[in-house]
Amino acid sequence: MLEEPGVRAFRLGVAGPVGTGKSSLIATICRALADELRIGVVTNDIYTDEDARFLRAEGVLPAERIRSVETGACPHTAIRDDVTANLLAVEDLEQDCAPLDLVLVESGGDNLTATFSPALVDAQLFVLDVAGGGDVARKGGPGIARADLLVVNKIDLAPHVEVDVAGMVADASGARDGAPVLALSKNLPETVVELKAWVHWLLARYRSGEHDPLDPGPMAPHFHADEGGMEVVHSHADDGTVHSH
Ligand SMILES: Nc1nc2c(ncn2[C@@H]2O[C@H](COP(=O)(O)OP(=O)(O)OP(=O)(O)O)[C@@H](O)[C@H]2O)c(=O)[nH]1
Repeated sequence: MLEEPGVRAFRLGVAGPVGTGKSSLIATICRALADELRIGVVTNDIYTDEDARFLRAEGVLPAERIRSVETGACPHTAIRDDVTANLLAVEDLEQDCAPLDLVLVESGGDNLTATFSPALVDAQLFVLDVAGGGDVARKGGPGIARADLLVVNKIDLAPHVEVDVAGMVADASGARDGAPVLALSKNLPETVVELKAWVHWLLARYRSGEHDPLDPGPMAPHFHADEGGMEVVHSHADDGTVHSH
């Protein structure tokens, strides 16, 4: 019963490179929707529970509704390859704080290749920021190309880093075959209103059974520095198996 779509909370993943504003975006969603939806959060950090402590300190939700997973490894490991720890954290949260409408899962900051498994989240947004450079959206990757929503964040900083927001959004739209792109700043209320409307739209689709979780696809082949001291390039298949090259 808990797993039936439309019955359990909608699970929304937030991924993107380090420092693009994932925790701040989650705090923004919680502030904007706290009076309308019952929200919980699970954060992922490699070595700490820093992001969970940030959100508790911000006071955006009751502390018991903010949980953390310490991944101990690359963030993509815990959000895509083996989602067990996150799934347990989400299910514990949903059970302890029932009923919840929305559970936000924050990935640890990774690179352009990390995406969530559809086994963990129902939808995902990928966060870039203008401070990372106006050309980042052209660099592609599964999150940029196929996340349910691509956020171009911190647009209030654009004049200071000489980035043309309209151009960056156009590049992003081009990389996504017209799938939605949102120019956002936590400091610009009109953009927060758009983010809030998108969350409501998606939640309504989920509850009416119209929403199909989409897999943005696996990350590109890569290696982990500590793999037996050797740079073994591998890719992660959809079934979780790892293929060495
Ligand atoms: N000017 C401006 N700064 C922002 C905005 N959103 C986030 N920031 C700042 O960007 C910095 C990083 O934000 P975080 O929310 O911690 O980013 P993160 O992606 O969660 O970081 P990691 O978890 O370390 O990957 C902080 O100093 C935020 O205050 C924004 O819309 N405008």
